[in-house]
Amino acid sequence: MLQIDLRHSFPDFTLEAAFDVPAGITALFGPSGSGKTSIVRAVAGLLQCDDADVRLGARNIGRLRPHQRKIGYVFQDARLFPHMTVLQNLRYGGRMDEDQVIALLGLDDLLMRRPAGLSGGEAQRVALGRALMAGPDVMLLDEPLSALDGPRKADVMPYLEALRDQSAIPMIYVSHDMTEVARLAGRIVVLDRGRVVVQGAVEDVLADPVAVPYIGVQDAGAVLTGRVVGHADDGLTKVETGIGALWVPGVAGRAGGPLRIRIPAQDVILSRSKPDGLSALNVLPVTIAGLQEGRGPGVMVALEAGGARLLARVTRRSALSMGLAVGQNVHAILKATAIAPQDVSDR
Ligand SMILES: Nc1ncnc2c1ncn2[C@@H]1O[C@H](COP(=O)(O)OP(=O)(O)OP(=O)(O)O)[C@@H](O)[C@H]1O
Repeated sequence: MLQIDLRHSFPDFTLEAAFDVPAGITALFGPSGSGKTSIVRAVAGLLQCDDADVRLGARNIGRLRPHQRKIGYVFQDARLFPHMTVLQNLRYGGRMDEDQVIALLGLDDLLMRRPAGLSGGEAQRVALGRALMAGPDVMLLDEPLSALDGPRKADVMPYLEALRDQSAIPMIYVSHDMTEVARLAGRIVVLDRGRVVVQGAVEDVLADPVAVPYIGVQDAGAVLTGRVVGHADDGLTKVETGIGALWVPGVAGRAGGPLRIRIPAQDVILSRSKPDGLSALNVLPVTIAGLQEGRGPGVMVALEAGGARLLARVTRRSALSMGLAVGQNVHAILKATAIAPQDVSDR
C-alpha cells in the first residue's frame, strides 16, 4: 500500500492531496491543471514538495532521491533509446523477471526490432516492460495511452489489464479518458484545483451523482460487473449483473466468465411504467436512490436494484413531468447497441 500526503505551493497553484493507493490500479482523474502530473512527479521525487509524506508500507520515501525510490514511470510517449533494440531497451531498465515481463507484454516478436520500427502501441508496451524490469515497488503511468489512436489503445488495453491482474504493486494511472478508467482502475481519485474532491472504488464513485460535477456529465456513467450467461446466435451476449440481466452486443467474454460494463448515464432512459413494443432490449426494474440537479438542464438520477447501481441523465423537464422522486420504482431502459465495445471488458 502506498500512502500519499502532499502539500506544495507554486506561485499560482496549491496542491494539497492525501490518498491511499493499494495494490492494483488507482486512477487520478481531473481537469487539465488540477494537479495530476504534479502528484505523479512528487511521488517519483522529481518535484520537491514543501511537505511530502509518501509511505510505502512502513517506509517514508518522501525525502528520498528519485533513483532510491524504486519507482517505474511511464509517460505519454515511450521515450525509448532509438539506437538500442527492444531487448537492449528492456535490459537498460534492469534484469528482473525478464521472461515474465516479455510474456506479460507480448514482446517476444519485437525483441530484435528498433524503436523506429514499432507502432505507438508496441513502443508503449516496451516502455511498460522497461519500467517493470527494474522490479519497481510502485508504477506511475502518466497518460500512457493518450498519444495513441482508438485502435492502438484497444491493442494495448489487454496488456494493461494483464499487468493489473498479475502484479501486486500499487499503480497510479493518470487519464482524462473515462473509458480507460472504468476498464482498468479499481479505485479512482478525482482532483479539482489541487485537492481531492472524491475518492473510492470505481463502482461507487462512478455511480455517485455527487461526483458528476467533477467527472463531467458527458463522462458520467456507472460500471456494472456481472457474469456471462451465454452467447446468442444473433450476436448478442447475455450478462447477469446485480441490477438484472443485460444484453450486450458482440461475443463478449466466455460463458460463466466475468464481464465489466460501463453504462454512460446519457444512454439510460427512464419510464414510470413497463414499456410495451419497444425496440430496446434491456428494460430493468429499479428504484430511484437519489436525484441531483446540475447547473444546466439535466438531472442525474441514481438507480438501484439488487445491490448494484446505475446512473441516468434526464432533463429537469422530464424529471418534473414524470414526478421522479427518491424511493420510486421505475424502469431503466438501455439499448443493447448503445453499449460500446470499448466499454465492455472480460476481466
Ligand atoms: N514548475 C511549476 N511552476 C509553477 N507552476 C507549476 C509548475 N508545475 C505545475 N504548475 C502549475 O500547477 C498546476 C497543476 O499542473 P499539473 O501539470 O500538475 O496539472 P494536470 O492535472 O496534470 O494537468 P494536465 O491534465 O493538463 O496535464 C497548473 O496550474 C500548473 O501551471
